[in-house]
Amino acid sequence: MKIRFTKMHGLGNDFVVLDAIHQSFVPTPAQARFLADRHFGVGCDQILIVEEPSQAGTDFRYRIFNADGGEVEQCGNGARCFVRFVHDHGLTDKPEIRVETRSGIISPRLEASGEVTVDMGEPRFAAADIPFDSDSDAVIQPLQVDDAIFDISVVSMGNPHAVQVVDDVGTAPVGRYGPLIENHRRFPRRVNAGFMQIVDRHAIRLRVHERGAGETLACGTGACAAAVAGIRRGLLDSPVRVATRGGELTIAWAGYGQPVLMTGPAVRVFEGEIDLPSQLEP
Ligand SMILES: N[C@@H](CCC[C@H](N)C(=O)O)C(=O)O
Repeated sequence: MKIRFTKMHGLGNDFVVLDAIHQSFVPTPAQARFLADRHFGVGCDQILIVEEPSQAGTDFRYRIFNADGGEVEQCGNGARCFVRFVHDHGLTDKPEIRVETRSGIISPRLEASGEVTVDMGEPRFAAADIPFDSDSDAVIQPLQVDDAIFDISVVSMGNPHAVQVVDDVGTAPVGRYGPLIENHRRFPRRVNAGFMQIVDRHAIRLRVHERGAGETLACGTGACAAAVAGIRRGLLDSPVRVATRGGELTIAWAGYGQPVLMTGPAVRVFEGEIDLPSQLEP
């Protein structure tokens, strides 16, 4: 089976994007892992699927698979690439679209500058919404990981995040503790683990160990979650410039009951076609 795809990235968080309107294909977990494989497949952090909408008042449906093959609720850098993709492929000429995701509707808008702003919806903080095993919804909560205790803030941007403040992201133990936090028993659906360094009240540096993908060069929902967590902790004011290893995003949040707005680039790398091996197990 031959699949047409577009390789894209948002700040180096890279994607294989598939038009499932003109080719009828949604990957099985094994096919998603194959496409994401950097040696045997195309290589990416996530696979993004463009589908017809199923709800009135929306333009498209957006599905996201992590490199490990699992389908997830939300992807911020992917949302910017999504709107670029549907424009580049003539699927719409509307600069602002309404897109269904597993976790609700988001609204990405192509700016005249070529950057994209996404209304990512309201963040949620209740432990049950993450989900996080805790009796408390406090802004800062202790999490014991091996011999260390981290002060984390949990945030749902549709997908789950645990954010901590570190002195220096360059030396933060992302590789050691990221996977342990991701798979911690108190996060029954696993979690994305963010490590943020406060630069000033409007700027942070951020690294994220992503659930199902490992550390990526940038994580859009991770940037939203970190900015919101920093504002709730009284350390940051909106808007917040988020420097990742792949480049910069701007995150704005006016406070409780308000949506998070994320602005940044979306880049098409190349178009391609790939044969999917028929023997892939489901
Ligand atoms: N890279 C993404 C997030 C992708 C999903 C995440 N790994 C999860 O499992 O929730 C982004 O830019 O937000």
